[in-house]
Amino acid sequence: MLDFNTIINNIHSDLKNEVVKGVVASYIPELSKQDVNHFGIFMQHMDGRTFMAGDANVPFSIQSISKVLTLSKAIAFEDNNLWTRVDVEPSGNPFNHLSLLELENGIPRNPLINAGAIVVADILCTQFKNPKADFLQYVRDISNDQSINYNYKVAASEKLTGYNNYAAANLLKSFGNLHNDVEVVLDFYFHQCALEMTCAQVAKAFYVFANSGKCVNNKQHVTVSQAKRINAIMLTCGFYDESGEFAFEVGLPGKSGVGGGIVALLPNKFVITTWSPGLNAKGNSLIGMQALEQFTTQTNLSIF
Ligand SMILES: NC(=O)CC[C@H](N)C(=O)O
Repeated sequence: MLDFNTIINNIHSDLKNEVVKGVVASYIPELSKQDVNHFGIFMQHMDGRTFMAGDANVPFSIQSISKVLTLSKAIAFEDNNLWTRVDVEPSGNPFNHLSLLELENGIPRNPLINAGAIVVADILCTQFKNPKADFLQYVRDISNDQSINYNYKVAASEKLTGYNNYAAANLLKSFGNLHNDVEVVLDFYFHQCALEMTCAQVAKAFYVFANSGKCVNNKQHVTVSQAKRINAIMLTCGFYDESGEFAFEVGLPGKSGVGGGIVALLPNKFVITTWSPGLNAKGNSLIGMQALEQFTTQTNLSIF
């Protein structure tokens, strides 16, 4: 039987002293305050066991990890109608790339790049009565944790420097693929990105995708087929123009965020979250990717 506790703690102690840790995101001023030395790992096994190392219980800004959570709610609302407004192909481009969006008539390549997530945010602004409060409640419910909250300073900070996302939203609006006001949708989007969660809370939230759509409380939030599709999109698009590399190195569906978090899962087996704020050139956590590569290589647990 695999000794997950030893494996995770060895990976943590091997990597925590790496000299090259990547660079903390600075284009959102609040995020630049993060200490590059934070490093946490949390594993939630489907048999109920949990394993952790380092800063697994320190909250961080989940940023683009939230795109999977909004996607799951939009799929639950819209099912296959969603795919008329956003595609499911990897973009091969950075998360904030705009020229493909113009070339492809305002249909974003997938829901996990910024433009696609802004369309998903627009759908939730239409479907929810109180978008920010209702989405927060959804995240609290699937995580079984009522203490999760937005970091309002991070949301305000991103809004101040959010020129690229304003450009994406305006482009979507010009193609008729944004139904609500740009300001309303981006206010929601900046807040979803500013959700603050620990590695442990993120792993609990993503349990729903490893468990065929049923959350930790055994409530069905998306169908089995919808959970399959969400995992497929994470596998092919979860790491922007490094999605191929992540599949090659780690071999699990997953999602990263510029706060330095990564969550990955093996359906019916486990969810694992890492947090190390230093990013590589593609905007993914440098140490987090190495930790997950070591984890699946040492355990032989991947979808392949
Ligand atoms: N890759 C990310 O985590 C990007 C999210 C960030 N809030 C942005 O919109 O730029």
